[in-house]
Amino acid sequence: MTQATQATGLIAESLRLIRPFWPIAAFATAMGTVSGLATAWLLANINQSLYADGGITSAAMWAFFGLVVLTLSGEIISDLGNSFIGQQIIAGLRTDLVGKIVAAPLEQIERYKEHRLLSALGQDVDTISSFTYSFSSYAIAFAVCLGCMAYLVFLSPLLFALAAVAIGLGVWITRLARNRGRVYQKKARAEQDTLYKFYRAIIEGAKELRINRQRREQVHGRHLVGTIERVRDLRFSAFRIFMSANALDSALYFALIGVILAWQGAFGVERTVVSGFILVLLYMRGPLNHVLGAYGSFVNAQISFSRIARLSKDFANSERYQELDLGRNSADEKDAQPALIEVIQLESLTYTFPTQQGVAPFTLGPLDLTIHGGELLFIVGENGCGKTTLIKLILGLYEAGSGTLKCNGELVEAHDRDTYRQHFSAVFFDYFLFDELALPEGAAHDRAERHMQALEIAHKVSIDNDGRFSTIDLSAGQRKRLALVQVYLEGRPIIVFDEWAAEQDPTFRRIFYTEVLPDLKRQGKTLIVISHDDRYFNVADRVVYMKAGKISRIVVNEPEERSRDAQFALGTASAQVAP
Ligand SMILES: Nc1ncnc2c1ncn2[C@@H]1O[C@H](COP(=O)(O)OP(=O)(O)OP(=O)(O)O)[C@@H](O)[C@H]1O
Repeated sequence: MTQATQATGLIAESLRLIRPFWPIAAFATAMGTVSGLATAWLLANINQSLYADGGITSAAMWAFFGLVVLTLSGEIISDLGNSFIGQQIIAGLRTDLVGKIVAAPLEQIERYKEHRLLSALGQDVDTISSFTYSFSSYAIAFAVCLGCMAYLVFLSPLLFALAAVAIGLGVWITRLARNRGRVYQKKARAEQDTLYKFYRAIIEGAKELRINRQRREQVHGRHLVGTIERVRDLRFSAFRIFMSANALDSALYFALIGVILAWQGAFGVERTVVSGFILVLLYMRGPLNHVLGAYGSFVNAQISFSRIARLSKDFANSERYQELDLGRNSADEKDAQPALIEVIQLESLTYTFPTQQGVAPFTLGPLDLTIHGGELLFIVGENGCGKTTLIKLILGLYEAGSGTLKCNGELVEAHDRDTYRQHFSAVFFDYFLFDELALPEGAAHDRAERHMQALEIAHKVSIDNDGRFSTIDLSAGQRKRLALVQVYLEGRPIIVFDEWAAEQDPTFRRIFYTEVLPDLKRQGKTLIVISHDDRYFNVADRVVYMKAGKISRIVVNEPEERSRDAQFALGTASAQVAP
């Protein structure tokens, strides 16, 4: 994006954000302008009264009070309006952005990394919002400057011509400073992302940092403090440039006042005109600085805007998320309900991760696999062979590079992928445990209690009437058991477990393979289980062996062997390779 496109985009975006509140924005701006102009008029009134023969008249006195009331009330109304709009804009931007994140393809979320998203949600939203809701104050300051300038022309066109040269020079200096300062601001904003990354590291890596002094020194001393110092230096460099420009502007301003004072005789204007002129010039300095200072926040807002625009582009998704669609209808609601799944077919499916730092990316497939409704399928293989990537493709979380995914013989396409996903419950290895249940309407929370007792966590956690867990501060194995409770209650037809049993004790591991899985299968569920527990592979109907991103073989277990083995939970079934 070029600078000019960014600038136009930022202004268009700011206007878009303000548009819903335009009556309030217009009223606040009008009141602010009235207040500013009333102040300028007040100054003229004071100046005239000071030099009036016979002292201040009662009319001038009334005008004075009237203008004071107008100035103050205009200012209060304008401030209230602007801060109301400001909060609305922040809320609007945040809502927009979280909507995009919720609907973004999983690949993009994984690629962007948490720290960059958090800094966009915090820093960039605040920067754009503060620029946008300052719009009105810039407009007010600009109007006040125009009003003051009109009064200056009225007082003395000659002196005004002189002032115009000084002000013009000031604007030019500020523009130069903006372009130079922008480079530092941009670098500082990029460093800010790194800062968030290390903030995360010191919170999530708290244990590791406490037991390893070298790592602590590396993360805290070198990376974190180093980044903090770089942000400080870059921001200060930008600030120095803006401040130098500001100081030059002020110097020009005072030089102008000095010239007028020193050569007032030579300009042939009366003393009352000179004092009025200087009074207004001094008053105008505040609004003028505000208008010129808008450049600084404009630069920052431009940087943040281009980052959010890039994020929005990368997060664009052709999938349809019903609850984010404003125009949804009940027919849409219906097709989100889990239906009977007879077969899922993967045909010549491939997926390739993006290249990272010149290293050849991992490619899954091409692979063919048919999953039948009601079967218990194990996916096994060495670390990094692609098991989790495969289930993300089966779940429709990743979009395949080539090949097709079919459900009940029908192609799963982008627009119905979200509906397709609603047929699944999944507990990933890095499962995120929410602190409340999210169940379809009518699902009974009281059943949760029964499941929690069976899974031996009822003595640790309870669920209130709103489905909220009393705590999720549990051991890794207990948290996975709570995840299983959610799976039971969701009642979806296909369940995916990614190494669920890895954190369980031997007793529970046995219970999972020999009781939980067969029980779910008896209920007609289709089960896809990633496992490294080879002593339980015989529990499956079929075992899919993977190697380096491909299916190396599929083993079918005999039903009678399975039931015998499930009963004793031991031994290796005689297996046969699928045709
Ligand atoms: N977000 C990612 N970006 C780039 N490459 C990735 C990403 N996630 C995984 N990979 C690569 O994909 C390969 C397969 O990863 P995957 O998580 O599917 O393996 P897995 O078989 O589930 O491993 P494990 O048994 O260790 O859980 C890995 O070798 C890894 O290099």
